[in-house]
Amino acid sequence: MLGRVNHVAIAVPDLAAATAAYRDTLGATVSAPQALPEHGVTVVFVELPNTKIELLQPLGTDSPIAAFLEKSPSGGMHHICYEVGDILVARDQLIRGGARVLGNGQPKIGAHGKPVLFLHPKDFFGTLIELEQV
Ligand SMILES: CC[C@H](C(=O)O)C(=O)SCCNC(=O)CCNC(=O)[C@H](O)C(C)(C)COP(=O)(O)OP(=O)(O)OC[C@H]1O[C@@H](n2cnc3c(N)ncnc32)[C@H](O)[C@@H]1OP(=O)(O)O
Ligand SMILES: [Co+2]
Repeated sequence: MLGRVNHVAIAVPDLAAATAAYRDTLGATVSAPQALPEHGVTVVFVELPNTKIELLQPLGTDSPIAAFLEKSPSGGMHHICYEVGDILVARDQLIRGGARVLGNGQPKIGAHGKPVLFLHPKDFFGTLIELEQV
């Protein structure tokens, strides 16, 4: 089922400061900010040779990462995104296996313009998993 790691996400309180740290201190290439109101976040991607780092900050009043940042005000590792071939086949297989798919179970379009789903962190050892169809 699982393909490459598409990205590892870090929730941050200040996206501009995090962008500057990765760009200026770590010397990385960082994309322009993308506001994703339907997901309640603004994101940038740090380009790496073998994967990406997604830096994300809350957008709007009902962000799904607000509670996370309340618990970890300086930020922290938020989720890992694995690539899958057919996200509906993956979803149905996971549900049959007892995993909880977050939201209404229907994929939404993510930052890369591809369908994504999220799996509950409590089902995967305290790690929020995102699946992205490629
Ligand atoms: C799709 C666009 C973009 C992309 O890559 O293209 C993105 O990745 S957007 C990313 C932002 N969107 C999401 O994260 C959507 C899925 N997330 C959620 O639905 C919520 O964040 C949820 C349900 C995982 C947690 O929501 P909330 O924190 O409000 O609920 P609880 O406080 O009840 O948390 C339950 C339980 O889970 C623990 N938790 C929460 N977040 C995480 C996390 N990121 N990693 C690990 N564990 C997490 C939380 O501490 C609670 O644990 P407990 O022991 O019960 O206190
Ligand atoms: Co993501």
